[in-house]
Amino acid sequence: MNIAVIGSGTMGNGIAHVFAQHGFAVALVDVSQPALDRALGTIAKNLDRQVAKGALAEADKTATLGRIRSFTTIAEGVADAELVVEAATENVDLKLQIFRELDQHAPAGALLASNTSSISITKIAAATRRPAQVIGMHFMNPVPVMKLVEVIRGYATSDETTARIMDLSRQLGKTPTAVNDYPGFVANRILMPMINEAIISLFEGVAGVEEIDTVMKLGMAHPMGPLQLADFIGLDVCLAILRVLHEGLGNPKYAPCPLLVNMVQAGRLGAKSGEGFYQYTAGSKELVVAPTFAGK
Ligand SMILES: CC(=O)CC(=O)SCCNC(=O)CCNC(=O)[C@H](O)C(C)(C)COP(=O)(O)OP(=O)(O)OC[C@H]1O[C@@H](n2cnc3c(N)ncnc32)[C@H](O)[C@@H]1OP(=O)(O)O
Ligand SMILES: NC(=O)C1=CN([C@@H]2O[C@H](COP(=O)(O)OP(=O)(O)OC[C@H]3O[C@@H](n4cnc5c(N)ncnc54)[C@H](OP(=O)(O)O)[C@@H]3O)[C@@H](O)[C@H]2O)C=CC1
Repeated sequence: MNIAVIGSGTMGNGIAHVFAQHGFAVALVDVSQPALDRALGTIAKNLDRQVAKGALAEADKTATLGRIRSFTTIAEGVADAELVVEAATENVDLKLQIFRELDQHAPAGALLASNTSSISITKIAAATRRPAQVIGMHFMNPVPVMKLVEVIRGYATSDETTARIMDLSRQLGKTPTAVNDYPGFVANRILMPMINEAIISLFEGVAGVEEIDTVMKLGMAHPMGPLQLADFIGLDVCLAILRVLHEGLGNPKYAPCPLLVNMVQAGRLGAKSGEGFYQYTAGSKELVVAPTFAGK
């Protein structure tokens, strides 16, 4: 089965990795060749990690990489796709434009899935002439490790489309869970208020970065504290999700903390930009407290 993945950032490279590792032919599409080259480098590094752990044979790594082709245009990338998974930037206008293009260039029978964290699948589907074939296929980060796929049924998504995506998720070794289409779905409706509250706690001087993360790691057995997790997800992605929740649910409790807004405006996006609540240098993590609030 031919899969096309649109966007080769944090999530797109993981989604391509997992499909290719399970024997699917993958066309990976991004707007620039350097972005694609970086993504292929990341996939190779993550496969090496699996080889080093004895979870994957060297020959399987080579075969996995051999199943991924890269493209800089949607028209070329989706020409023979049976399923497209869109994992481009979390921006509604961008996604609507991409889905119009996908509808134009992908074969008529192809399913169109979005990995969006929060944006309405119903709205995305309405930009196409095949809304019954449009669905949310929400992988978790890091994709090769996390077991969940949140499957989001839009207003017009057919039972057949849902069944096929649930089945495909199982073929990837994941556990699919079907939910309905409301802002943030289930995962981020619950996760993002916790992350936002952690940022508000820092903003108000309740505690420092390390203290907040330590409380949640050791007190609640979370693998990462909420501030480290925000850096890992990307602060821009967290802000975009909170804005969808705030606008879509109309409740002030979802209003993003001003510190998060400031950090994104300053280009401090977390691990991917080298600095967020922590500083990142080639694999190590160093604490950076937002200068505005140091000493509070
Ligand atoms: C925003 C959204 O819309 C939705 C989301 O995705 S929200 C984010 C959801 N994700 C989370 O909550 C992740 C929370 N963090 C964790 O689970 C863990 O910290 C983690 C799995 C990321 C890392 O775990 P860790 O124990 O600190 O590090 P580490 O020992 O290096 O990794 C654990 C395992 O994952 C593997 N791994 C980690 N990152 C990997 C990657 N990118 N690719 C492949 N394997 C990876 C490691 O090789 C290791 O494998 P083994 O268990 O076989 O040894
Ligand atoms: N980060 C996370 O933990 C999770 C994110 N998601 C969701 O996954 C999606 C992707 O997020 P994430 O990977 O973090 O984001 P990233 O910013 O890491 O990657 C997005 C990629 O999409 C590219 N892109 C932008 N426009 C286009 C286009 N028109 N065609 C093809 N590629 C394009 C970007 O290129 P450029 O940089 O050049 O703009 C970038 O490489 C979002 O919808 C997000 O909400 C879902 C689960 C978890």
